[in-house]
Amino acid sequence: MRVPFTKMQGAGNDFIVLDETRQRYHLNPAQYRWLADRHFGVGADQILTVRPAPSPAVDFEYVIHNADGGEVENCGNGARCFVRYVHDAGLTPKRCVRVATRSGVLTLQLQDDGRVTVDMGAPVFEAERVPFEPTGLTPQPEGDWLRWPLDVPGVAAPVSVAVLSMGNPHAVLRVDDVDAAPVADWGPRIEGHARFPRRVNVGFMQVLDRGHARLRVYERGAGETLACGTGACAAVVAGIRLGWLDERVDVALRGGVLTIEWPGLREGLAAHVRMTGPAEPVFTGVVDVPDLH
Ligand SMILES: N[C@@H](CCC[C@H](N)C(=O)O)C(=O)O
Repeated sequence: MRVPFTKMQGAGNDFIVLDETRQRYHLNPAQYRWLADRHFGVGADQILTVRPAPSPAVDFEYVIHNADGGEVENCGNGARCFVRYVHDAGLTPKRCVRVATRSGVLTLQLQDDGRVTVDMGAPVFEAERVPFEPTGLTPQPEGDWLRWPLDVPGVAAPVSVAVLSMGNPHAVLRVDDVDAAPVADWGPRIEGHARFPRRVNVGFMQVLDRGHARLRVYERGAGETLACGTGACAAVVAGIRLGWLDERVDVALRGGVLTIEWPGLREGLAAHVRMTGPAEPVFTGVVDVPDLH
């Protein structure tokens, strides 16, 4: 099947964008995996699909598949690329669009300088909604919140994690030096840890000062990426609640900088997280997707 696509990237997190507003391709997980494969397909961390609005309250549906072919609830860098795509492709004249995702509605605002600000909604802290299974663990109080001591198979001492959802699940670890962090080793061990029934994205954050952090993320279903938007939001929200960060933070990821804002300690924990960062087209093409099962 011949499928037109646009390759995009947001802070180095790269995407294949498919337009299904007029025609559905009905790709299966094996075909999404093939598209994302960097050797046999096009190559991407995630595949983003634009579909018609499921209700008059939104402009489009925004569907996300990880490189492993699984559909997921949310993708922050993808959301910025999504609004840039629908605007540049002439699918809407609007610079502010509302999209339905599997985890709720996001509002995306294209700025005059080409960057995009996303209202990422409210973080979720209830363990069962992340989902995370803390039974039998003793929480470690810190700031106005807590971390959990996680026994990770193959790691000598318990690893202290903050656990929350940005529509998708995140575990955040604080490290002294993000360059030396054991991302490739601990990342997959924590991603598939039994206490996370839907697996988890794993962030390794180095706090530089109260307004600056460095972050690497081992993403569920994609491995380490150059940036993770929901991961940056989760890390900053965790850092604010744990008393390490102020409410506006520049997060340096390997592929670029994202600005994250969360007034949750002033306005209440249901305050929305705002993320601002780049969204760039790379190239367009047409690919013959094989018939895989
Ligand atoms: N790259 C994304 C997150 C994509 C989904 C994630 N891997 C998951 O499985 O939840 C971002 O920028 O947020």
